[in-house]
Amino acid sequence: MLQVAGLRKIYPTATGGFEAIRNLTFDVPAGQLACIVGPSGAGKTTLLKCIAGLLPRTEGVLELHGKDITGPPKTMAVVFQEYGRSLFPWMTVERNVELPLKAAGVPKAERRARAAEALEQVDLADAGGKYPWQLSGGMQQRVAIARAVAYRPEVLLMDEPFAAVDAQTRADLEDLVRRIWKELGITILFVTHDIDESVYLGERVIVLSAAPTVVQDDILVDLPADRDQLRTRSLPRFAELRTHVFEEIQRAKAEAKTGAIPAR
Ligand SMILES: Nc1ncnc2c1ncn2[C@@H]1O[C@H](COP(=O)(O)OP(=O)(O)OP(=O)(O)O)[C@@H](O)[C@H]1O
Repeated sequence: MLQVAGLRKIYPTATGGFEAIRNLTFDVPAGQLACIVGPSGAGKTTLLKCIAGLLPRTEGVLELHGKDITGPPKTMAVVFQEYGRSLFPWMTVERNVELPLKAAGVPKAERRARAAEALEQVDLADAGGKYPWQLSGGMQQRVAIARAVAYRPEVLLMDEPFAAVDAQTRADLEDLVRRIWKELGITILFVTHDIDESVYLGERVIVLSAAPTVVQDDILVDLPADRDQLRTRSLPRFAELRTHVFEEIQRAKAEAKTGAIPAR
């Protein structure tokens, strides 16, 4: 459904350009939950911004259902790390959730109904009348997720959405993403720097090399579909997979230092 082929991104700089992404090629089938990990500065955010149509690529193919992505696709939604900056403080939670629907021309009554349903899905049914600043960080991020869910996207891009919340809240939000993914049957691309999170959440983990970035490894997460914070994380297979991803990231960092080009 989503095709990335030979993607290259060079940022223009005063000294002639910085090659953030050299050559990325992968497909994401409909309905998959794929995680993207890589060393800091690998180009994960750059990749998501290119896929979201927010940043022009330098070279390569970016297609959704075989159609070139030239601007933000109508069927995509993005959740960023900085929930504090993505919600408008002067609007109630309900209005924040409705905002993209308003922009899309959805009639008022339907907007209200979809916002209420989405807030219920993230267990915030009673918070619609509050303002973002009256909520905890984890609750604000749930509002950002509700806003994406209310929009009913086909593809949801998430860029380190839980980096700024505490560990317990993070675990709850991970389970929330898995639940929403299953209930809605959407495709999710989830960027994280947390190796355990990538294995716990994903059906697949794409490991990026250090910049200039290529796909270093592409791992199928063959864990049971019903994940549980305690049981899944204590499975021997979970430990094997996290060790594998960890080693790949260490290799990416080491190769960046020696200047070696990764095998894939
Ligand atoms: N506007 C820009 N101009 C020039 N270089 C940039 C720009 N934005 C990002 N970069 C560089 O591109 C590389 C990739 O950045 P990006 O933010 O995509 O990485 P990342 O993998 O998301 O990093 P992190 O894990 O630290 O969030 C980095 O070296 C960064 O400094």
